[in-house]
Amino acid sequence: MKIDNNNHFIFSGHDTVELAKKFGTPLYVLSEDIIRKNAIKIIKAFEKENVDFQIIYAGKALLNIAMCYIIKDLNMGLDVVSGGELYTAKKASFPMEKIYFHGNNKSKEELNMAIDLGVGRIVVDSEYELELLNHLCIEKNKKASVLFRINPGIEAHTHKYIQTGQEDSKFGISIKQAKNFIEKARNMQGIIIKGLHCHIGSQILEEYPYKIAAKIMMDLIKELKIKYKLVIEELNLGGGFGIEYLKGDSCFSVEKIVNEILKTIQDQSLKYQVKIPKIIIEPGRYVVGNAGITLYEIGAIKSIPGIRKYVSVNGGMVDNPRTALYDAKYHAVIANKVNEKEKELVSISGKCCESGDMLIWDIPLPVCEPGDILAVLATGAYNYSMASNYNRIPKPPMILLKGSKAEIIVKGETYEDIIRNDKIPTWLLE
Ligand SMILES: Cc1ncc(COP(=O)(O)O)c(C=O)c1O
Ligand SMILES: N[C@@H](CCCC[NH3+])C(=O)O
Repeated sequence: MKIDNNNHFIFSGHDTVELAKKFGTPLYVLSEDIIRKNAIKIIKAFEKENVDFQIIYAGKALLNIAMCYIIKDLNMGLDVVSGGELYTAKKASFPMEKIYFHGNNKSKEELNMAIDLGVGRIVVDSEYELELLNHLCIEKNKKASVLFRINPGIEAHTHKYIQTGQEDSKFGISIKQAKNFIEKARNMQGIIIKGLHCHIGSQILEEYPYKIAAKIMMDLIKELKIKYKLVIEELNLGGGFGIEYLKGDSCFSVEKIVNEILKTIQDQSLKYQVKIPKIIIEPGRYVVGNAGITLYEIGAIKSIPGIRKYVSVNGGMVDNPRTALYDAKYHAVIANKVNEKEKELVSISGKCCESGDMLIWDIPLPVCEPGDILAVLATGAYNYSMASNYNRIPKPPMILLKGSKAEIIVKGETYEDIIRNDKIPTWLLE
């Protein structure tokens, strides 16, 4: 952790106390330099191996127009899961052929939008969607290039709510039904089968589940070749690479994981005599997670002797619902006292009318006082993208840092924004 002479916390070369003063709090702070470093780490890990590959950024982790520009500049693809994410990409002139459209219940309007815009791949999640997509394509006299999301039936060691590859899941086509499903799709006029997809979950810190998933998918690729002489050109193994939230969290080596996954695929391809498909992965959290922090101002402090000290900040579950939702753990520092000794164990609470509105339970910090700036670390992923207006609280602005530059990339909401779409029904005006 970097500290300047004023005892201030430095993030990506910037004094965070100065940032708070200049832009106000709460404030999402995002570092382009760190995003690029993370992305390049993954790209380099693949470049070292001799395979055809594509890295796709999972926009659900954090998407806005500036993010699309960075991802475009890095030559990565983009995974979108809704019309809103697709619209954002379009507005950022993101190359449509590099877009992968996911989702377990894409609407007719969203599929039409994807077909009309010419997105690169639609990742088909269900039989209902397959038929709908085929029908829409035939109507338009077009064809959609698709991957099938296969549920490999694997339980990854992560929070129950962010596991996605286990059999009992709303996502994907069960591995047991995959062959029949694909057989059906082969005969559809509007569908071009490009490949397979699976995603086993998020915040995964071990390579083992990826290796099993890769093996299961290669088995399926072999069976499809034998049974239908179908060649699978692309294998997308999803995202999920975990990051370090707390000091001492088990460390994740991208080089190691990429190497192990590819080794499994190479072994299977030799054994089964099938060509190695283009390998695609779609990390979100790994690209942006540690590239973001959130700055808050400390307000009310309540000490319950013998029980707990609550230190409230001017944000909370509205800008970061992960603690409330998944019991997520975060590290934080008092940005204006970063060199001071930890003196007390406190819990950081938000300002919503909700007991579960907590950001951190039990963290040792220097003495907290109203007006101090609290920096919560590693909030780049699934904070801004999952933020809400609960209690009609406006969403904070986001700034982007690059080198010594700092600019707003998402304006903070105002009270006017909060009421903008409200309407009074005619009968209440009579
Ligand atoms: C299909 C799919 N791809 C990619 C991701 C990105 O995951 P992560 O941010 O954990 O890398 C997710 C989220 O879990 C997902 O559902
Ligand atoms: N939103 C989750 C990750 C889920 C990713 C999408 N399948 C989180 O904050 O950890």
